[in-house]
Amino acid sequence: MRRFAFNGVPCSDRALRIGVCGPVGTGKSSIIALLCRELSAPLELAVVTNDIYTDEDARMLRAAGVLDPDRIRAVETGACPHTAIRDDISANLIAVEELEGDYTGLDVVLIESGGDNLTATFSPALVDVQIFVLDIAGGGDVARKGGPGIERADLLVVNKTDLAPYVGVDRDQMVADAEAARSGRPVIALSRLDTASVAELTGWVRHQLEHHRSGELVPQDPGPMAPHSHAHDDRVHSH
Ligand SMILES: Nc1nc2c(ncn2[C@@H]2O[C@H](COP(=O)(O)OP(=O)(O)OP(=O)(O)O)[C@@H](O)[C@H]2O)c(=O)[nH]1
Repeated sequence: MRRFAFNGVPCSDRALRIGVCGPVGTGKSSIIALLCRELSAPLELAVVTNDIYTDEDARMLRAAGVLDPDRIRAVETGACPHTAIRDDISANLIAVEELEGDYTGLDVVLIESGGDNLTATFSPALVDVQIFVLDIAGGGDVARKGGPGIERADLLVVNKTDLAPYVGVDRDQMVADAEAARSGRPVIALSRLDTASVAELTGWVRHQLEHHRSGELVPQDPGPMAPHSHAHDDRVHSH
């Protein structure tokens, strides 16, 4: 079913909005820089970053020279990052819509969440698809810990795989654990040093854009919290 914005324009006519979230330091800004480097020639891109008290990530991306600096806008959330990507998305929506107004013909807007914990996910009212990022150096067991992003984000990236031998993590086992948690949803084992994995990531973005342009992409909400049970009762439920 085709989706329409409030002004009656089909959503598939505007840019594809991709959210990137995950714990602090997992490599979200680096992934956005990578995507800008790889895709800004064939595609029209823009970026919105979120930081709690600064515009540090936006400044880092502008300094990296991966995109026209005016196409990189910062939202200072002033509160826990998930509030601005899930609970009150207005500041982010305004930033995205301003970019779409300033640059007609944008193909993709990348929205980077501030680093948060395993429960953070984007509202499907803000993004069309979302990527959850884990750091292999954060421990091989993290993929098994679950949570809405790990289990149900549109894409899970197990990042910095080049570091696996140095931190004693079994990369293949961590990817297998992630795949087991995700019921067939895609997982990419990524390192910016591994060109094949970078091509896999850019291929995924291109595929999402085609799906969006066809009008068939319907945003899926990973949910604010994974279904779980408490010790005193064995009924699985979610909040
Ligand atoms: N070895 C290695 N390091 C990486 C890779 N990707 C990112 N890093 C490093 O990981 C660190 C954190 O990367 P960022 O991109 O700043 O992470 P972030 O998730 O945006 O961080 P916050 O915005 O603070 O949450 C930096 O020192 C990056 O250089 C990778 O593929 N391999």
